[in-house]
Amino acid sequence: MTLLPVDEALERILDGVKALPGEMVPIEEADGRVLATPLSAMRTQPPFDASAMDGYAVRAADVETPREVRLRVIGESAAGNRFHGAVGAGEAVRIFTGAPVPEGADTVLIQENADLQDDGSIEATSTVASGRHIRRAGLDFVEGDVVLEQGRRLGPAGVGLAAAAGHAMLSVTERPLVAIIATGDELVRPGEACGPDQIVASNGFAIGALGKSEGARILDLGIVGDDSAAITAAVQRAVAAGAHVLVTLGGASVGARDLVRQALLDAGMSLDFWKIAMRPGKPLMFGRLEHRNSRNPNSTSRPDTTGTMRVLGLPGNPVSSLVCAHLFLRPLVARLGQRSHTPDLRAAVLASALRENDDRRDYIRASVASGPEGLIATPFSLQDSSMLTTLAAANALIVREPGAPAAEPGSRCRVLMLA
Ligand SMILES: Nc1nc2c(c(=O)[nH]1)N[C@H]1C(S)=C(S)[C@@H](COP(=O)(O)OP(=O)(O)OC[C@H]3O[C@@H](n4cnc5c(N)ncnc54)[C@H](O)[C@@H]3O)O[C@H]1N2
Ligand code: MOO
Repeated sequence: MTLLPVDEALERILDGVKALPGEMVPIEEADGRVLATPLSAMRTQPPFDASAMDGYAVRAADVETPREVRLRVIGESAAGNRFHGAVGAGEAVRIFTGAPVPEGADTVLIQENADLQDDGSIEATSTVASGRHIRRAGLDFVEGDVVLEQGRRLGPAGVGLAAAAGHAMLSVTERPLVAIIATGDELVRPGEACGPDQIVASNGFAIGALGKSEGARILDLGIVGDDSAAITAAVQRAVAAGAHVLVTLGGASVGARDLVRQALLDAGMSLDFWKIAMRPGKPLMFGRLEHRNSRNPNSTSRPDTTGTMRVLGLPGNPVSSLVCAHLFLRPLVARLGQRSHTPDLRAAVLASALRENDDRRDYIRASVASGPEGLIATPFSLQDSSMLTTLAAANALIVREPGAPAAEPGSRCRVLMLA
């Protein structure tokens, strides 16, 4: 059987995905959100010529001969309380950082360069050029400037800038809702008593973390056993919640207990593909479930906006699961959130030999470091797809095309950096 190539699988997953609409959120909740529209400044910053230092607003011409003139201090300009008046020849105004520079003054003499006299006047101990220590009005931005582009994910600096630009509410894209169902009789939650044949379910946490880092909300539907009815019930909960994406974990392969695909088909999913040409992650499944067909009429959740829930059936093996999520879930969540995800692919040279590849594109856990002539990729010797220790130790995956010939140390390769 010819397996579907990875790039084609991604195209099919992203095909027809529409970005979710925007919603307004208060600035306090904007961290991590994606701007749905360009953000224009509602004000100018600074709104006036402002002093950048504590000192005296003076005329540069008055301090050309340090120590020879005394300037009369005629008032004070503080941040929030400007000096109402003008600085004339031979005059100075005490000024503080952030305060408006009074009319007539064209520079700021920092206080370290001013000797305060007993009579309250000052003597300059240094010259100062016209315009020094003054932040001109609009230095940062001017009212109407687009200060942040549409599609920008807000971090601390972006949130600060949006606030400075006067926005109390921001138009951001709705966060995609990703529902996650772990399947398998062997699974227990971390911290729960683990029977002799059981293991801890870890994939949901890893996939949830990845989804969140890409801006998704996560609906953790927990663990369901290898039981068709239970799987179907969990799928219906995802539908009722209006999830944009459903991720199932495990039960994707060919075993008699791999029931997930059939349960999804029974729930109305149209299967797009199952099994792709990659390692790890061959049993990846993708389909679509229309909300309107299966929506629970009693649901109080908000209506789904796309009409379609995309279903990603990830393999159970933890490394397969997370590598597939990197390759397919991240771009899907990004696209729903009005952004594009560009994989960080780089050129490197191999530190050790690799065998020839078969018909699946290989993603080999590796550590990548910079060397004298660029990046050096060291593949780990153990690549079993159950081993999370090696995935956690890897900062990159070496990408090998199907049919790639054996490679010697020093030969070129491509690496996908793991952020
Ligand atoms: N005869 C064949 N057997 C298998 C094939 C095949 O082509 N023919 N493919 C193998 C490949 S490749 C993979 S990958 C796995 C994937 O199988 P499933 O998706 O059905 O996964 P499970 O059998 O449910 O579990 C596999 C493994 O992962 C553990 N697991 C499952 N869920 C979790 C979880 N949430 N957290 C942590 N670990 C989990 C599970 O206990 C198993 O050990 O199939 C191969 N078999
Ligand atoms: O694809 Mo499986 O993910 O090789 O272990």
